[in-house]
Amino acid sequence: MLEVKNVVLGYGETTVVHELDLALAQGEIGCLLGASGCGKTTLLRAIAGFEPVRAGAIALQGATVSLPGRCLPPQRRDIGMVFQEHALFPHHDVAGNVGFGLHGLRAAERPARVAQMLALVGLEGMGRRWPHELSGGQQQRVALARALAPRPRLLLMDEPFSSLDAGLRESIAREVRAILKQANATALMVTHDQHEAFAMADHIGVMARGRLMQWGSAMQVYCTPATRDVAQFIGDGALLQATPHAAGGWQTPLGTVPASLPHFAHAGGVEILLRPEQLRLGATGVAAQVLECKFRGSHLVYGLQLPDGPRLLAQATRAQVHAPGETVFVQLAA
Ligand SMILES: Nc1ncnc2c1ncn2[C@@H]1O[C@H](COP(=O)(O)OP(=O)(O)OP(=O)(O)O)[C@@H](O)[C@H]1O
Repeated sequence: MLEVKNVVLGYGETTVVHELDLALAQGEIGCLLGASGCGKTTLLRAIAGFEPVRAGAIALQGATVSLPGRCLPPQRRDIGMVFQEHALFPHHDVAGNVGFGLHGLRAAERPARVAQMLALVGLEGMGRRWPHELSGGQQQRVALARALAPRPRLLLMDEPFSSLDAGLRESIAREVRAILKQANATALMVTHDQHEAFAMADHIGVMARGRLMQWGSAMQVYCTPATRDVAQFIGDGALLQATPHAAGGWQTPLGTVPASLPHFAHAGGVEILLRPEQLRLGATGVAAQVLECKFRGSHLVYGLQLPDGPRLLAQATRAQVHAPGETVFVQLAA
């Protein structure tokens, strides 16, 4: 449904996106994650037809829509869009908003399509309400209904939930995923929030400095990050210096760890990624000093310092209470 092939994008003298490839099949949902300024919105704008490509190509359903020097205009791409702000027309009621893009339908068919879309997003019977009478989450669902109503080939969403509070975002993301799956819609979303991406995506794309570092499932980007950038951006954890161990695996300040752990080579050797849940506090292990304790509700996460300098994050139960400055013992979980 969507193919981005070797695309280069930029403004003026600056290249912002470098040789980027990704693809979505019909009905798949992709999420782009990455630090501010890494080029996510620029890529979305290029797919929508608002930015020309400097190299490479973008294709929708096998037909090329962007090439250097050629750009099918946005209104001819058959793409739906949902953005963070100003999503709804304040002077149209909910039904007016949802029906806005239905020029292709005969007038008599529009109310049925609007009602169908409102039912899809769980807002049956709310067509006569005004946008200002809706909660933030309801407004986003109306924006989604409006974008999906004309049955676009592709839905693009740029931080659609960022105006909602953090607690609500993950549940709305899960709900929107269910709506998109029911409509068999193909969608690409930009977000800052990895939990939102975990809840939403079939494929997560992690971008850094204008490059796509990895394109994989939530499990893949968390458990087998392709690069150091991905390891640092997704989830918590620490990178620990290591050397190859004679008997296999890696020698680290915490002892020998399995060769299968994610590791990243650099000029001075290798760094091993250790997630907080891979470590535990106990009566034995390597002595470490508590730097801080983060309360996570169901458990605690300690920031620890090893004697010769490296820092770690270790998960503990709520019963394992230690103050900053205390010495604890840390070891690899089984
Ligand atoms: N219209 C523009 N003219 C010049 N430079 C721009 C323009 N729009 C964006 N940029 C630059 O391009 C780079 C990528 O911007 P982009 O908005 O794509 O990043 P982003 O990953 O979406 O960031 P954020 O997460 O903060 O929205 C940034 O360095 C930005 O300053």
